[in-house]
Amino acid sequence: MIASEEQARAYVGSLCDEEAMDRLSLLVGDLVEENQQQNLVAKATLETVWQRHIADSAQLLPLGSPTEGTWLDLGSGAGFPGLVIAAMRPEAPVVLVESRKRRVEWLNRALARTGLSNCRVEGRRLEQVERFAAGTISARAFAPLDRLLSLSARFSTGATSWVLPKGRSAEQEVQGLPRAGRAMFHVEQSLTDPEAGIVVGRGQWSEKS
Ligand SMILES: C[S@@+](CC[C@H](N)C(=O)[O-])C[C@H]1O[C@@H](n2cnc3c(N)ncnc32)[C@H](O)[C@@H]1O
Repeated sequence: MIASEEQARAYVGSLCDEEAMDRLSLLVGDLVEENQQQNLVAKATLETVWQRHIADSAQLLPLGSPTEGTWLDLGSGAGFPGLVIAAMRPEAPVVLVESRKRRVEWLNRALARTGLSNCRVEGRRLEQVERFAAGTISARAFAPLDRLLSLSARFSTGATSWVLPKGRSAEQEVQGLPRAGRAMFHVEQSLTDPEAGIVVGRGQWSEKS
């Protein structure tokens, strides 16, 4: 379990190169500043920002398929987890979907600051985003699992990986799916919170799943 800022940095560093760590450090500095202007993340979480946000996002990288198609992050907010994935894998295409204007502006500024050209922001509601086939779909604190799957099903194919941090409710939310859906997903232990789970799966979601 990652239990300190030092461990969080070391863990993230084990998954990416030094340039990526520099980009993430830049993002952390900017996030702390921007959080004084708008409520991007809970203020208290900034004291452990590497644990609560950076490592919490980075742990999705080995569970997803960043080299297979576009990584789609739903409701990115301050950029978690999608912006962290884009910063760690600058060659992998990432799409961040976020509907709130000021958050979209922050995300675009963060991309410009870090010089990331692999990532674009869809500044609108997910329901209005034109369909494309996603290699990985991630979403943290976006919507209950059944609604999340309904909203994003049209972006999934048989080869799509799903990586969905779900906190304490992970197992319960999977059990609440129809039987075929339950078979598609399992829960991985979060490395940043002993009580949290990550819903992981592969395949195309349809309402008949
Ligand atoms: C609770 S925040 C989580 C942000 C980020 N994923 C995180 O974990 O820090 C949920 C975000 O999803 C966005 N959102 C909610 N519904 C959306 C939709 N239908 N389309 C696009 N963005 C949406 C909200 O504006 C908000 O920024």
